[in-house]
Amino acid sequence: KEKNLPPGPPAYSIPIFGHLLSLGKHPQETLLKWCQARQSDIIHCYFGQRLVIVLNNYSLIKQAFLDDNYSARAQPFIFEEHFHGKGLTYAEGERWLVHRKFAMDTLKKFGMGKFYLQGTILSELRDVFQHIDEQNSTPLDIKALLTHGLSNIICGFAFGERFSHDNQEFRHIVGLIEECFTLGSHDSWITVFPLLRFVPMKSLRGNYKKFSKNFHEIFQFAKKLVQNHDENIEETRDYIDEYLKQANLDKKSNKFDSTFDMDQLITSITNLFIGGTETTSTTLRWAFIYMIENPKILKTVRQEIDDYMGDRNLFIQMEDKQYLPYTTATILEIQRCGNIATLGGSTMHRNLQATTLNGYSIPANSYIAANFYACHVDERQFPHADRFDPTRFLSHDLKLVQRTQGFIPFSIGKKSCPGESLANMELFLFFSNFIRHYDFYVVNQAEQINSKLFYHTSLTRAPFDYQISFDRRSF
Ligand code: HEM
Repeated sequence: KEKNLPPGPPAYSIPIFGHLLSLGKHPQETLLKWCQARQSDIIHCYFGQRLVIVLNNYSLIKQAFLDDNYSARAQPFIFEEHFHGKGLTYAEGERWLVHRKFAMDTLKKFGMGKFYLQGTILSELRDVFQHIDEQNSTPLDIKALLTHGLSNIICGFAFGERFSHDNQEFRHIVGLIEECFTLGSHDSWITVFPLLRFVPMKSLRGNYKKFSKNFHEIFQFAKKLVQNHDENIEETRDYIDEYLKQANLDKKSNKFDSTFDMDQLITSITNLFIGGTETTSTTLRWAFIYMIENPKILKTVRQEIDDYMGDRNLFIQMEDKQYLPYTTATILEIQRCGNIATLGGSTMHRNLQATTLNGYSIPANSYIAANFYACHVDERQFPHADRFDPTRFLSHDLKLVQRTQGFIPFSIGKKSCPGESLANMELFLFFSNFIRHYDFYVVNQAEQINSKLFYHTSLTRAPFDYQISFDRRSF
């Protein structure tokens, strides 16, 4: 027992399991309740034998995540086994610093955060619209279409190619990624007792086999595309070319400590590929739900867009964003309420050395769970947090978008999401153009779809699958 830990939770710790079995289906909500019960924004609990420090407000998360000591990643067994501490998400120390910088520089070089990238995004959107039009208003599950289109944008960066919606192999890979997000869970018993994976009973083994098989196939796919690249190419076209060029330079200069090896490349690409697809697609699926649930807000967004676009039958572009403050604020509110980042997957950190936070001791190698959900429903930052209200992100005259302190869907600090500017562009272009070009409605499931109940928590907090119909608007 460590001394001077933050308060413990109101739930009992069971030997070996710790508090895992009390976390329930939505750990982010349980942890918030535990903090409220202890009247403390910081508490400790145990996931199995592992000490977890839960941070439940913005200022604590900021304090911790701006400190390099907290920049290591929690390494649940299931991820450790596949990523081996390589890539971007699960790498640490010097390796992570070097490759994170390389990734940021390379993504920027190929357009991330720059307006010219919108051509690629809009051409994917055009393809998605074409498939929707072919459905002739028949209800469809938009998830696969969105994830496919958004994956293609990452594929352009990473592999220098895109895959048509008819490409069966790519559809299969995208399906595996989607599945991983529903299979993987923070509280899978395997993360606590890795030996359970050898047990024949599925109830104990959980989704381990399926999860592993999916990861393996995704890695093989990335590997195949890497092999199609030539390391001696002069002009680099994508992430892989750029990486092979750097690896070559290191080799020629006999850089003995170079970490630019094949495994690192494939793992980084897989991290970008997995990190950059389901996340944005899930946010957009939340967007439709919030718009259907809040028709007055949908009407205001559409009015703003229609007034601005007039009868121009064109795609809305990034240049138009500054004239669409209500639309932009609505996207932020969708992110705040949708709260897709949970405690599973890549969001838990680890502190390298023993330290103190808020006057409490934090032993070395604790898992640090930043509860983004708690930040986004914190009444101190977001009054009437349970209301869907885009105006909270607008100035008094409703003309300017203002980011509220405490709004951190992409996290904060050096480990924060490297895809933030890409995701922001994708969200704006997809959302605004969907509102402009389509009416949409849910027929059979309309009564079930209540944003406060209709979701599950695994690697992300995502709505359940639903069928939605689209009708083209005419101008
Ligand atoms: C709406 C979309 C997205 C959301 C809400 C989101 C959110 C997050 C969050 C919360 C983290 C964890 C940060 C931390 O540990 O402190 C993260 C990490 C990460 N994200 Fe995103 N993300 C999104 C889109 C993307 C995109 C488009 C890409 C690819 C370009 C991407 C790639 C990654 C990677 C590679 C990491 C791990 C970074 C590291 O550990 O150094 N994400 N993201």
